[in-house]
Parts: sequence; C-alpha cells; structure tokens
Amino acid sequence: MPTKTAPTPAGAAVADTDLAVIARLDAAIRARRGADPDSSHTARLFAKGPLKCAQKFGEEAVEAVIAASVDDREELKLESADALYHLMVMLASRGLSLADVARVLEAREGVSGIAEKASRKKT
Ligand SMILES: N=c1c2ncn([C@@H]3O[C@H](COP(=O)(O)OP(=O)(O)OP(=O)(O)O)[C@@H](O)[C@H]3O)c2ncn1[C@@H]1O[C@H](COP(=O)(O)O)[C@@H](O)[C@H]1O
Repeated sequence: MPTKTAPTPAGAAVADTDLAVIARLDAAIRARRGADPDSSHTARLFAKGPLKCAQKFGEEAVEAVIAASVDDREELKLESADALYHLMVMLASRGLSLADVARVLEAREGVSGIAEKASRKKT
C-alpha cells in the first residue's frame, strides 16, 4: 500500500503525488482485465462491455454535475472521483487510456480556446 498524501487545501495546484495516484489507478484498472467479476468492480464492468462502461461514466458524471449545481463541495469531490475512475474504465474498455487523452491536451497546449473556435467558424 502506498503512503497516503497529507491533506491539501481545497483547490490546491495538482502535484506529482496527485498524478502518481492516477498512474496507480491506471495500473490497477489494467490489472483487472480478465479478473474475476465476483471480486472486482472493474472486472465486472469490463465483463459487461463498453456500453455498460459508458453508461456508468455518464451516470457518475451527471451526479458530479448535480453536486456542482447545488454547490456541495464534499459531494462534488466524491462524485468527481467516481466519474474519473469510470472515465478511465470507459477509455480502457475501448482500448484507450488517459495517456491518449493527455496527448490530445498536449497538442492543444498554447492554443487559445477562443481563437480555435473562431478558426473553426471560418472553415
Ligand atoms: N476508484 C475506484 C472506484 N470508485 C468507485 N468505485 C465503485 O464504483 C461503484 C459505483 O457504485 P454504483 O452503485 O453506482 O454502481 P453499481 O454497484 O455497479 O450498481 P449498478 O449501477 O449496476 O446498479 C461502487 O461499487 C464503487 O465502489 C470504484 N471501484 C474501484 N476503484 C479503484 O479500482 C481499484 C480496483 O477495484 P476492483 O476492480 O473492485 O478490485 C480499487 O482498488 C480502487 O483503487
């Protein structure tokens, strides 16, 4: 078991220790491929297929949206964790990972969203 990171103030900048948690979760999700669905929630989702994985992500994302809408920050943290985990499972069910998403974000770095949208309208 990794050592737990000390609590950080709300809204703190994302640190390497936070990214390490994501990397460990990624490894855990990968390790559940072909595991026993009776003992693993991830394996159960994989066994049900990509459509179920997508549905679960949608449900958890909506729950996060509701928490944000009513300004319940504790619930927002919990639901966002559920949504992030289920996003990663959904990506894995289609042979992708957050590394693929990171490459997309990397390609967009330095490109203003406003300028990009304006360039789309011209074409
Ligand atoms: N981060 C998570 C995580 N977040 C949420 N969940 C589970 O997601 C489920 C969501 O519950 P719901 O009632 O919404 O869904 P459900 O039980 O499928 O019910 P239905 O929608 O099917 O009716 C709960 O069982 C949560 O425990 C998670 N399950 C696992 N992980 C991580 O994945 C690792 C591997 O887990 P297993 O695959 O279970 O070994 C764990 O060590 C954790 O690090």
